[in-house]
Amino acid sequence: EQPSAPKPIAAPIRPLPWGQLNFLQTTDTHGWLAGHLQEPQYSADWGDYISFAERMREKADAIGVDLLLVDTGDRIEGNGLYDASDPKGKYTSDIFKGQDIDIICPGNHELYQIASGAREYDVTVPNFKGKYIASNLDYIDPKTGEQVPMAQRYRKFTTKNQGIRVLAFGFLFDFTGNANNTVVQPVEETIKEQWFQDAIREKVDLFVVAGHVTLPGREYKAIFRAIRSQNWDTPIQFFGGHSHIRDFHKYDSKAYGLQAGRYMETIGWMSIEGIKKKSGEIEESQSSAGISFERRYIDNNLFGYHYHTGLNATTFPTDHGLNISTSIYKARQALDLDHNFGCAPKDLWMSRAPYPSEDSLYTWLENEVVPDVVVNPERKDVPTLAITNTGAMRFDIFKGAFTRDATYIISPFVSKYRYIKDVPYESAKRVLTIINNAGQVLSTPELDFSQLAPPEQLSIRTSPSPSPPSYQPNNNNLQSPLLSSPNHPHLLPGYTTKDDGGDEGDDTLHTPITFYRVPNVIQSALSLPADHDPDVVDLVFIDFIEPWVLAALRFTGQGYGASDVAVYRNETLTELMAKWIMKNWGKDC
Ligand SMILES: Nc1ccn([C@@H]2O[C@H](COP(=O)(O)O)[C@@H](O)[C@H]2O)c(=O)n1
Repeated sequence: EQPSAPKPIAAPIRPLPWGQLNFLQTTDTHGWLAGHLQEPQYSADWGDYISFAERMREKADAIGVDLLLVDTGDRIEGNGLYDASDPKGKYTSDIFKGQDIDIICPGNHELYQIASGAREYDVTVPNFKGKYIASNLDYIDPKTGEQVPMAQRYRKFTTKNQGIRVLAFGFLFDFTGNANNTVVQPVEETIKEQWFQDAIREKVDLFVVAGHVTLPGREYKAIFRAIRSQNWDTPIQFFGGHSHIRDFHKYDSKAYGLQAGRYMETIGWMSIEGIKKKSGEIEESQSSAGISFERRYIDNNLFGYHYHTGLNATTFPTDHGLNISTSIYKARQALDLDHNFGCAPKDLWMSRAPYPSEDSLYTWLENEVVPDVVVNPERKDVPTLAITNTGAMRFDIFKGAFTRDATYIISPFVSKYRYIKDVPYESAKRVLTIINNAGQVLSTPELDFSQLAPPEQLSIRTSPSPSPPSYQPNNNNLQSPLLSSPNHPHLLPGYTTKDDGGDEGDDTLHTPITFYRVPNVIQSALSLPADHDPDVVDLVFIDFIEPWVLAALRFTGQGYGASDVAVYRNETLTELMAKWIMKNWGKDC
């Protein structure tokens, strides 16, 4: 772990069920390779995870079973370790490749920017040669203009100890927001292609479908149906991502999916027992009756890693893992990620506090930050409605030092504010309501209104606590999240996952955390006359939501297009937020 990481706190813990074939999964790590430096339960870093995987592989070899590692994308954007360097990802690619991953695929974040799509093709795919799978993603080679597969379409291999024949795919959901140097083919089209049809006719003991796809999503339903149409009985293990939740999903009695949360909070554990090795004609009689699938969500901290390996602080770390932890430390130092911009006077929550409320991050953004720093000085007296999507904010702010790292953790995007001037107020004022409420009516696969909120809002199945959690006052100068609950002093608040396997998936027992829904977008009204409605306003919005704003305006009868949109501010939301914090929060925490 990193030297400044808080020490994990002992908590009641469930052991990992082992099977013939076992998996460790990461997803949506978003650059959090240093682990969580304010939350003890997620304080292990990527170097610790490397030690953990190496120790667990030793254990698997000792008992003659197999262990495979899977990563299902969104490795970038969301933490200073990735976002603060120039170029972005200068340090994280080498750190990430320290882990020996067997099946790895792209997420949508790898594709938002030209540079990150290129880095994927030029760096990550070669780093994981033979392991990186891109079943429905192509790259446009800038030198030739040629459209080529980002990586191999599938991978077929036999496991080391059990000799299980595996055929693995690597999919991305039907994403449409990618830059123009990549091409995402809809899953429903891809599965009609000959290579896929041939692959699902291969005689294997297990199909693994890794993907940056939500487990209950339509894409996985289509893949499940396609595989089952040729294999009535072959076990299928899905690994999902994108919605940032812990999830376990049953497709049928021999097909399950696991999703390992987000931000290096969770390492997913999956074990399968009872896989029958098929050989040609006797396949039917050796059907996989009696097969079982079990899962655990491992809290990413050293207390759990020691417990699950049966090792201790001396025997657990490997030299390789320790070297990677040192590389992370050096990169954080080089990027000055602990630089303090100001001290947050209290915790501000994305979904642990209701919106609007004084503890809501969105209320703070809407009422304090946007009116102060987003306004264009040349148009400061013009009546203005400024709209920001809630998904632009990615994490809570904890009371205490707000660092350079935190600016990227809160909002990593390079999005800037744009505007349309002289929009009739009667139309402009309806945009917020339309985007928040008419999404179901206006949504199309290309313009899905639910994409505007944070991914966790897509599908939440953890149980909300009956009353808001309480927390200890912060007495030091570090940002401090929830530390304990008065009703269960020995348990920390954290994940209490309910999934298709029941409520015993989390390895560590926690008290639940409240979860409140948030709208797709929030709005700040600026310089509106006190006594009457204006005729027209500047309609300001963050660039990511431009297509949705134009669609909402069309719904009100206003046919604006991209040519009506102009730059409003040159800084990113991240830079504007940091500026507000430097101005308004003292440095003495
Ligand atoms: N410029 C951007 C890009 C993305 N978002 C938000 O992030 C969501 C995607 O997050 P995942 O981690 O699930 O891929 C997207 O739906 C937007 O809400 C943004 O606000 N600005």
